[in-house]
Amino acid sequence: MLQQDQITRSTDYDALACRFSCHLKRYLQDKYLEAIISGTLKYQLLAIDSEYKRLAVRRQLSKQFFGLFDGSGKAKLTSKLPVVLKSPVINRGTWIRTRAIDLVLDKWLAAKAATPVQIIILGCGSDTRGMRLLENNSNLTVVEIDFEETCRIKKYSILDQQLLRSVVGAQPEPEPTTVEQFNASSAALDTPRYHLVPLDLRQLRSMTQLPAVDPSLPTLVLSECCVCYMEDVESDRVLQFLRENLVEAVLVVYDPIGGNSPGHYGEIMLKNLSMRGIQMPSLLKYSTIEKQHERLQKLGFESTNVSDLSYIYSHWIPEDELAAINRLELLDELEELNLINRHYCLIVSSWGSTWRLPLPSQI
Ligand SMILES: C[S@@+](CC[C@H](N)C(=O)[O-])C[C@H]1O[C@@H](n2cnc3c(N)ncnc32)[C@H](O)[C@@H]1O
Repeated sequence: MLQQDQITRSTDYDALACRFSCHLKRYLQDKYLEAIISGTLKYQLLAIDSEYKRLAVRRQLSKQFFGLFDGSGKAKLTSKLPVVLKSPVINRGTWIRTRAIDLVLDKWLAAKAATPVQIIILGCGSDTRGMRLLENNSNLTVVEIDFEETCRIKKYSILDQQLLRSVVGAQPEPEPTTVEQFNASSAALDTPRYHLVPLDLRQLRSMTQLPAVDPSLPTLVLSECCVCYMEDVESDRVLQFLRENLVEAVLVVYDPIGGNSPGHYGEIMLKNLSMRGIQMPSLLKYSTIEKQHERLQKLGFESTNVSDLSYIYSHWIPEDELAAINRLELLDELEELNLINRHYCLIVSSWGSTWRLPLPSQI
């Protein structure tokens, strides 16, 4: 795997650490999270073939998940160990991102409750949203896609824990014990309602690469911070491919946007990301909700809504829920939260059916 792709893959650990912090602070309830973290840490370390690299990764993961490692390198949550929590502003940002996506998915699923449906999650990483959705929607099939290495770690994390196995409907399998066995094993997992598909999305050219997907079923495609890591032509190709091949679908994309003010947020963000070797090619090109909207129109997504997360924060969340969130921890940096939220957007686009986003939108 290219080093650049390894770096892109590692962004999943940032997302996971943020969700973990939100979970511990009670912003989000996720009964699958500790199980997936435990497996992710265990198999991420098993996948590494040199002691030196393992130490480096262990150090990096320990920083994010401190308190989850015991002396043996296994991960488990013990109340005696300290855990690194994120700042209130990061927790609030992670919460609104998750809540906004959940709201759209819940509305769509409620409208489609009487019919079999599927959700395709692009760049699923270690996210457990697919599991929560499977638990609550018996008409749903979930297809998750990520790089092979990420899928392999997720697959064995699932197989390792009864809680995760049972929600996706998987049977236990013998576990690879050496790094060679582990890295040579299949990264795919297929059960009647859950499919984990190892695929570099930039290579997606034919529906035969997605045999688990039924193009005629009502489908929701979610990209939560995934397509932003691809070159524009590559992410455009992925989106257009899905637009052309799925008959009745909704696309939901959560992405950062760079903004257009001088010395703007996007430039600072790119500088911070580049210090870690992370590239985000579309950040400055599709830097506003208007540009994101225009991009999708050009790609053939006629019915598209785009809002920034600041708008969603103040227009989608009921007052009593916001009040409950405000009570979780003190947040002094309201200005900073607004600034951050204005630099993330949620795109919802539908085709092939009359379903439209039933929530207010900036565009
Ligand atoms: C920031 S993480 C987000 C993970 C998850 N969607 C979430 O929000 O928690 C980005 C994910 O996209 C995946 N990804 C990026 N480019 C990809 C590609 N070309 N093919 C498959 N997965 C990709 C990464 O491996 C990583 O798991």
